[in-house]
Amino acid sequence: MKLFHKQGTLFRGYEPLLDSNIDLANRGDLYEGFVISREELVPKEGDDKKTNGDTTFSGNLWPSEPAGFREAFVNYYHAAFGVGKVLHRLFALALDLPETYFDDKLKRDPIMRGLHYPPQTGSEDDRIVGIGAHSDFECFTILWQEPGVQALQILNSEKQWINATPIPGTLVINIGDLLSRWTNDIFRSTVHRVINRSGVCRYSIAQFMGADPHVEVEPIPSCVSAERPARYETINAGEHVRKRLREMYQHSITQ
Ligand SMILES: O=C(O)CCC(=O)C(=O)O
Ligand SMILES: [Fe+2]
Repeated sequence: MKLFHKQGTLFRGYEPLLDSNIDLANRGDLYEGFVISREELVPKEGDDKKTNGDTTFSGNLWPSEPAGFREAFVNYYHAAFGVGKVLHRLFALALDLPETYFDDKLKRDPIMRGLHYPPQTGSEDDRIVGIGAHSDFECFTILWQEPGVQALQILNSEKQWINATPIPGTLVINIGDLLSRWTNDIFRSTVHRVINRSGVCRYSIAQFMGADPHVEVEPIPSCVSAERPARYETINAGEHVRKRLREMYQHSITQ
């Protein structure tokens, strides 16, 4: 398959149904996805000659149809990234840090994926859901979900699943594990899952705002105190994300 996302090392392109299994208590995730990273709508001269180490190299795989598919994905990518940059600054201000604190630690080419969840018709205990319970790997996720179709659920602090009902004109922001570690759990990553028993297809788009792969993530000193000692060791952002991606794609029933 020309667009299959596992043919390269970057996991770009098409993810078939049941290709991942993010919750090891399950058997597979019932979504298909299309994954891209940063790319300019009109490539600058020489972009195609650059290597993976250079963030302007996209490595994206595109289908020849439908018309406008690439434009729609790339335009949305840049718009969502603009939201992400603003949110990073708001997170810094909320932590009483200089507003530019995260600017040089930000991953400039986050991954984005469009997701399609067919309606689930199997038995409730067949351990296949849209996407199993997990927290996101990176800093935070900007999630657009299709209005009118209830499927996303969030685990609250009482360990109950609550519906994240889509509200037209809004985005869901999910805190991820790297921001939990950075803030020593002042901002906690949210466990969530998707179960689409709505009877119709459901679509969503997730952009995973992250830390630059070279950044060492450790609790920010101002988030550590005698009452809140450091809860996490230092990890390298790139290694952490690569490890979690490997785990997610290694344990599905299609492997
Ligand atoms: O489709 C959704 O609402 C959530 C997707 C998700 O959790 C993910 O891609 O990590
Ligand atoms: Fe997620």
